[in-house]
Amino acid sequence: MTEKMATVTIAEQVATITINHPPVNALSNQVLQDLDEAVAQVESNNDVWVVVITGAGDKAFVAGADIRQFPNLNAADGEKMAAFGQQVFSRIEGLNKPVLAAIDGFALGGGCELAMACDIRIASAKSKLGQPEVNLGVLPGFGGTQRLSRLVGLGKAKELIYTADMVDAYEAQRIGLVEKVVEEGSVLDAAYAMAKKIIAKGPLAVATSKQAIDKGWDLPIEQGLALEAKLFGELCESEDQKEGAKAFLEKRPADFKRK
Ligand SMILES: C/C=C/C(=O)SCCNC(=O)CCNC(=O)[C@H](O)C(C)(C)COP(=O)(O)OP(=O)(O)OC[C@H]1O[C@@H](n2cnc3c(N)ncnc32)[C@H](O)[C@@H]1OP(=O)(O)O
Repeated sequence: MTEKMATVTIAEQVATITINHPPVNALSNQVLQDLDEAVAQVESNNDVWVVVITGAGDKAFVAGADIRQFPNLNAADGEKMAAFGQQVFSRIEGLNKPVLAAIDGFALGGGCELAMACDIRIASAKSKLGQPEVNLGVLPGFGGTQRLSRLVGLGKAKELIYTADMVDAYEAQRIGLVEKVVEEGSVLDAAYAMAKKIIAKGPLAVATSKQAIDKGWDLPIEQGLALEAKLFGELCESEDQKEGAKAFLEKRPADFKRK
């Protein structure tokens, strides 16, 4: 049995998906298959309330799709590869729980696209992010042309994609591509600290907030507000909502059950 290049470890309601494909965790078709299986594992596990995705080693989070696959690609294979990567990343984006990208090193091309499919990006100070696909005569194919502008705006997205420039972690934070920058070597600690904070909150409420934000993002405001009100009503029927209110009134921490 070949070693999986995306593995899952779970501790205290936090699942960590680690991509391990030395030297730079490049996303070959096999790595994407393994990543898809890892996502399926955490998707169906109700005891997982937060997911952290990271790359093994300290050189790269993920330095892109596996360029060694490129010389043999024809149009059909290229489209199939792009579509599969998009499918895996959209599955991550659609997870009914928060997903934190813990970036230590290069997050380039498909690696930056993977990070953008996560909800929140935490990067070590040495990290560099970018979409350098035009260096290779292609364009970002795992969602980068669609997600980058949603985070950094149209002009900056076009600048980064047209120039293939990398940005360091602080510049990435300044433009909205990364939410938090931490010292080298502490990115996983920072991700777990944020995960711990989130799992102390109502897990259904957090998952539903993600749904409202993501689904409402490109709706007309009236439809987004209607969705928010509907989801608020649904949460009022949950055991967690009763427990949350009761715990506040009894001045004690809530014991949420994701129900
Ligand atoms: C739909 C999605 C499309 C895409 O994602 S297209 C790919 C987008 N990504 C890139 O274009 C990044 C390409 N890589 C680089 O620019 C550089 O590398 C780095 C900045 C990441 C690191 O540079 P340095 O520190 O000088 O190392 P090094 O010698 O270039 O690379 C170390 C080894 O890693 C291999 N490698 C790097 N990136 C990839 C990749 N994306 N796919 C496959 N292999 C890669 C190299 O070839 C080399 O290998 P060896 O030591 O055997 O010569």
